[in-house]
Amino acid sequence: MPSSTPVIGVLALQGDVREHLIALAEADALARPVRRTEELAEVDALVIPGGESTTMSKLALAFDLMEPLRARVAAGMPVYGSCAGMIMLAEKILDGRDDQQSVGGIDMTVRRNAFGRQNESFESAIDFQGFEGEPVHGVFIRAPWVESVGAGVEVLAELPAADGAESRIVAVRQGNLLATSFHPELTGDHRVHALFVRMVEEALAARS
Ligand SMILES: NC(=O)CC[C@H](N)C(=O)O
Repeated sequence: MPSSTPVIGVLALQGDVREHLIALAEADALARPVRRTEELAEVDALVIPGGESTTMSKLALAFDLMEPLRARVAAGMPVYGSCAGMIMLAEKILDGRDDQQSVGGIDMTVRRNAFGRQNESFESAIDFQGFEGEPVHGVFIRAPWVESVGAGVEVLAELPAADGAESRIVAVRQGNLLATSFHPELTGDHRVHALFVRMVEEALAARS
């Protein structure tokens, strides 16, 4: 399976699949949609896009993808989740639907639709750990925040405290898993995707 240019799938059950395929291509990865277990088996890594995590959960179960996804994560496949994809990578979901399941893998608790009704969609400059130059332009759309993380989770970005509100964790990494509350695939700034491609290359190099 490993090749010199990593093949990165985008989970294409629901959500902004196309935008991630474009962002990955612009970050010099080979990207393709993944809908079936056979397609999952053929990729080196996966992006879980933004969208609606309750629907994604339902479709992953209906298409018998949930267990194969968990097995690949347990085997060390690199995965990047944005927004709904972050929720899919969380071990614990607050304000989820009762029957909602996640793939899990990151030792964190996320709260769905956490920023409240007045603030359903907003944009904010985000300092992202390790990035040179301009802050990341964070686009938040009915976004989750990370309520708490376990000891093995690295916090990569926080939304600064403002208007009496606390600062909130909005980007994390644990091993080969990366997640952001916001949507870098919508901005044309592909530094987060480039970081993920580097993580994938390092994971493949470590395995060979
Ligand atoms: N933009 C998004 O991905 C929104 C996430 C959505 N609110 C959910 O719970 O899945």
